[in-house]
Order: sequence, then C-alpha cells, then structure tokens
Amino acid sequence: MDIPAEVAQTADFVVVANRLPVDKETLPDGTVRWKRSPGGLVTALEPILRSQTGAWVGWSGVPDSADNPVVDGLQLVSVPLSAQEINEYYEGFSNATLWPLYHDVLVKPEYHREWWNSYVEVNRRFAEAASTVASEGAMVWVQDYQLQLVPKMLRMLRPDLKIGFFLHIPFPPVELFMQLPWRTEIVEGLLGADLIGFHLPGGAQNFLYLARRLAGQATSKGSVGVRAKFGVVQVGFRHVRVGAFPISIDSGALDATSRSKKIRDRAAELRRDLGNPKTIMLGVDRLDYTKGIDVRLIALSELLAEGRVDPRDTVMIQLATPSRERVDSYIKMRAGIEQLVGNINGTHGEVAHQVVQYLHRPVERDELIAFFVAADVMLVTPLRDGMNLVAKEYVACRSDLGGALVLSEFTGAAAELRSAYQANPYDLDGVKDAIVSAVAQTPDEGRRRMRALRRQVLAHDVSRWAESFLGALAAANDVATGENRSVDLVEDD
Ligand SMILES: O=P(O)(O)OC[C@H]1O[C@H](O[C@H]2O[C@H](CO)[C@@H](O)[C@H](O)[C@H]2O)[C@H](O)[C@@H](O)[C@@H]1O
Ligand SMILES: Cc1cn([C@@H]2O[C@H](COP(=O)(O)OP(=O)(O)O)[C@@H](O)[C@H]2O)c(=O)[nH]c1=O
Repeated sequence: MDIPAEVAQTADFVVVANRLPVDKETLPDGTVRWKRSPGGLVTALEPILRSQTGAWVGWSGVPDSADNPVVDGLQLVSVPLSAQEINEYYEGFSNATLWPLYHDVLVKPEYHREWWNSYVEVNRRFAEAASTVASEGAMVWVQDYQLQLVPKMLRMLRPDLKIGFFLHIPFPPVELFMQLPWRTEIVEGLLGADLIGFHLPGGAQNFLYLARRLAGQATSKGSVGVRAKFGVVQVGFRHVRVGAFPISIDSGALDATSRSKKIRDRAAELRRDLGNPKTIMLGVDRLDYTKGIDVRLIALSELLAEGRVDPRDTVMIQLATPSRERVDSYIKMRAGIEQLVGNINGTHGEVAHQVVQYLHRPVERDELIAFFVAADVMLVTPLRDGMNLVAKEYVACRSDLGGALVLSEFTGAAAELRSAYQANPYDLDGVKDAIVSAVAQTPDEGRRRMRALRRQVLAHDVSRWAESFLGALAAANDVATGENRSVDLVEDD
C-alpha cells in the first residue's frame, strides 16, 4: 500500500470505513476527478475531521485504485481491492454472508472459506493503513460489518490508539449469529475496540451475551440504555464499553433546503407532471431485499383490487437505486420487483396514467428532497433495517406538517418515530390498513403526528449521534475519569 511518507502517523482522528466518501470519475480526456458523496457520516464528522488533523481510510469503489487524494482539505487513504477481493470480500463475505445473516436470514447466507480468508486479508490491510496514518494516541473510528476484525488487528499493531467501532446494520439474535463458522473470531475482533456501538439496546445486549458465551469474557449485568447506561466487557485489563447510539441525519440542513423556493417549485412541478393526483405515495430505497419494496407493492395491488385505493387518483413512485448488482439474491429480487410493477400497471393503469412510476437509478439529492416534499404518503416497509435514514429525511422535509409516514416496526427508526403509522411488514392486512389510514387521515391528525415526528428528528440529529459516540469513546478506559473502576460482572451462564 503506497501511503505517502508525509502522511505517516499524522492524523489525530481517523475514520475507517469500507468506502471512501468520494467517487472517482475519469473524464473523457482521461483526467481524474474526485467528487464528494454527501453521506450523513461525512457531514457529521466533517467538523471533527477539520478541527483536528483528520484522515479517512477506505476503498474507492473501483478495482485496484491506490490514489490518496486530498479532497476539500480531507486526507483520503485508499485501500486498493483487486477484482477477486471485490468478489470475495465485498460481494461475497460482506454482502452474501454477513448482510443476510444480520438481516434475519431473509435470504440464505452462504458460508465459503475462501470468502472468509479474503475478509481476513482485506481487514488486515485496512488495519495496517489506519495504523500507518494514526498519530500517537489518536482516536480511530471503525465503521460497519465489512470491518469487524479491524479493531483487534489494529490494537495489536497500535496499543496506544483509542479505538471505536459502530455497526450500522442490525446485530442479529444469538441463535442466528451462532450459524457463523467464524463467530468467535468476529466477537474477538470487535472486542479489540474500546467502545462498540449499535443502533439499538437489543443489539448491544445480544453482543454482551456472545462476549460471555463465545469469547469467555465477564460482562456487566443489567440492561443497556440509549446513549447512556453502557454495558461493559472485561478483556484482560481493559474495559470494553458497549452501547446504543441511534444514528440520524443532518435534519437542520435538510429542513432548510426543503423550504427553499427551488425545491417547492420542483415539488409542485412533479405533482403537475403526474397529472395532479389526489395521493402521491413514495418509496425511496437501495434495491435491496431487506427493504420490503415487494411488501408495499403487494399491499397496493390488493388495495387496488379491493377498491380501497382508486387507481385514477393515486400514483406510487418507487425510486430504487441499483445496489450490489452482481450478487445473486439482488439479481433475483430485481426481477421480482419489476414483475410486480408490471402487473399493477398492466391491471390498473391507463395509457396516459401509470399507477406505479418506477425509476431504477440513483436520484440526485435535491431531486430526492423535492420528491419528499411532494409525497402525501411515504412508504417505508423493510423486513429488517438497521435504522432507515429515508424515514427521518422525509420527516425533516415536512416543515408544512403535511404528509404521513407508514413505517415498518422492524426498522431501527421505529423505536424513535412512534407517531408514524407503524405496521408489521409480515402482516399484509396490517400494512394495508396502515396505508389506508395514512391516505385518509384528517389534516388535524396529520399535523399532530408530523409535529411529534419532527420534534424527535430535529432534536436528535447526526451531530448528536457522533458527539454522543465520540464522547463515550473518549471516556472509555480513561483512568482520569475513573472509567477503569470495577463493575459488577457476570461470567458465562
Ligand atoms: O456500500 P454499499 O454496499 O453500496 O451499501 C450502502 C450502505 O448500506 C448500509 O446502510 C446501513 O447504514 C445506514 C446508516 O447507519 C442505516 O440507516 C441502514 O439501515 C443500514 O442498512 C451499510 O451499512 C453501509 O455500510 C453501506 O455503505
Ligand atoms: C434511493 C436513494 C437514496 N439516497 C440516500 O441514501 C440513503 C439511504 O439510507 P438508508 O439508511 O435509508 O438505507 P441504506 O443505507 O441504503 O441501507 C439516504 O440518505 C437516502 O436519501 C439517495 O441519495 N439517492 C437515492 O436515489
């Protein structure tokens, strides 16, 4: 790995994530341009990355890229992946083993030793890159399921570092996690961190149990709270903190953008282009089998067939970003979704009016915000989702207190967005009833619910998420604050 000498051991704060927060574009004349991808994580961490000497370690998204550009003042450190590693580490172990295993085995996870070997090798390379750029005593924040071995590998290389880890997807129930042939290695990998964060207390508690059972470590008793009441695992002389930190969005910025005239005009134009229907329903997802896009399409199809939704004055827009397109389960799911869309339009559409408008391509940020402003009913129906930022984004865009959110109980967001029309995505009648209630809500009821949702989303933004995690990380294993004092621990039961 070619990390420039001037960057070695200079960064006081290092983010390590599977992806760099930029996309590499090669222009027709062969020149290369790096474009910032405006993710929530980079927005939240930007002030910290700038106030200290920050670096971001990740993969560029294309094979064999070893560039280490500085983009908008941020030092990026590429971890190059070969085509074979993309196949085995990213598409294979990350997205055909861990992703389905951690999402309720919605498709059957595949267990292949060569994929595991590639995962170990790539994690080792990420750990080495982080170790090279981090300054003495730096804080390193490792992100997500692709890099669960990095905390232990990094600690072995650099015991001086303060290491945090955050899991963006659900941590599975114990009985599912136990399927994994490399379950002990994963738990021990994570235990290299000083703080391990999950979206929900349930994930943290599952992990504490596994730390006792698989790694044989003593852990604290009692339940874990949200941003408070951390669990503790005793690993030698270290206390590893385990906590719940629900991620969020840059709600203030989204609220401001959604109020702009440009966005309002575009939202009105979208409505006009759709023929001014009474109800616009909206789904916004990566095309992923966890997102329950099929659930909402089947619900709509039955509601249309039963006459509970009128096809003449309803449009459902489904925006579906292409995702992991070479993984088998994604190829199959796409065919199923497109068949459902075709069936609904074939049965209930007219030449001049398609009931479902389906776009299979990424949608640019401002256009997406205009869709949120235009939509009367937002459909978020995952079968399992770590958080689901789209649900929070919709709420942040509704300063007019209009619109209604239909939300699956099996998203992380459901724990916070209690005033949504919540439904169990496995109960089709329940989903249909929730959609009908959302469509038929009175303006007063809609305002009451949206006001409550907005209070939650505006008060708990992504900066609060980052600050609460990094505050807890700074205090972890800190002798000065008494963090190393003894806690009541339980051995394996
Ligand atoms: O990098 P990709 O393979 O293209 O996938 C995109 C990202 O998807 C996942 O998102 C998760 O994180 C969100 C923020 O915490 C959360 O709201 C959502 O529920 C999760 O599914 C994944 O965890 C990322 O690593 C991927 O980059
Ligand atoms: C479809 C679409 C989405 N986005 C943005 O992507 C993220 C999605 O985050 P979420 O937590 O809901 O789910 P995953 O991380 O994908 O599992 C959200 O910020 C969307 O606004 C986008 O920018 N463009 C799109 O076309």
